[in-house]
Amino acid sequence: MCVKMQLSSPVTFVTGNSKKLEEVKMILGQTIPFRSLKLDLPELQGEPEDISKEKCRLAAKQINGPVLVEDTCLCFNALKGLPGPYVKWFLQKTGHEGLNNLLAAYEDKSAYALCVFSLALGPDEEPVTFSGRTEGKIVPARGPGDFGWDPVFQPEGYKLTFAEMPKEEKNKISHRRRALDKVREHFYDKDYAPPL
Ligand SMILES: O=c1[nH]c(=O)c2ncn([C@@H]3O[C@H](COP(=O)(O)OP(=O)(O)OP(=O)(O)O)[C@@H](O)[C@H]3O)c2[nH]1
Ligand SMILES: [Mg+2]
Repeated sequence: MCVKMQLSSPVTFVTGNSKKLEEVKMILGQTIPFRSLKLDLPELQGEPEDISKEKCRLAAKQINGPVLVEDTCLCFNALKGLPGPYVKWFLQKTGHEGLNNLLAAYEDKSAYALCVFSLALGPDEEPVTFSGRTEGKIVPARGPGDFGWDPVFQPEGYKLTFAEMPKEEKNKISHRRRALDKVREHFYDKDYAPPL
């Protein structure tokens, strides 16, 4: 007989970023039992998967239960993937114009957005990762500036930047959506029993 693994509590999505949380809520809806906690966890330097996994380990220790975290990168092909996981600091210090200026010396303006979710069912569990990627290019800022680098990222095959698109459109094709489809699939495959 196959015994389902039971979640000790709903999965806590830990992030310090309210815009991420908004999108995660819109994309996941009621599909997995989750709640959120606003915590700005310290981040390792290195490869996106390792950063996300380490953030997850820290979160699982703090929550002492199932946690989900994500780390988002904006990677410029001309710069071999940089600024990548460090885009937050480039954006904070140099703004949208600074991100464009990083590519001024290159013809190739192509870029991709990458989201790596990590899930751990508890502090002693090894995190599992789920990645989603959306290709595009870096353009001078267009559209509302309420979420990160959305105004300078124009996804491939679209005339609008992420910021100019209605949220529902972004959420159909975004790095975050693609990664969360895999998270959802994982929950479907594992068929965890809901918390009591
Ligand atoms: O325009 C955007 N569209 C997006 O879809 C998106 N997702 C993340 N970001 C930004 O990229 C950096 C990632 O850094 P990041 O993953 O460490 O996030 P964070 O520190 O804000 O939150 P968290 O680590 O507590 O979850 C931060 O500046 C985020 O604001 C985005 N910007
Ligand atoms: Mg962060």
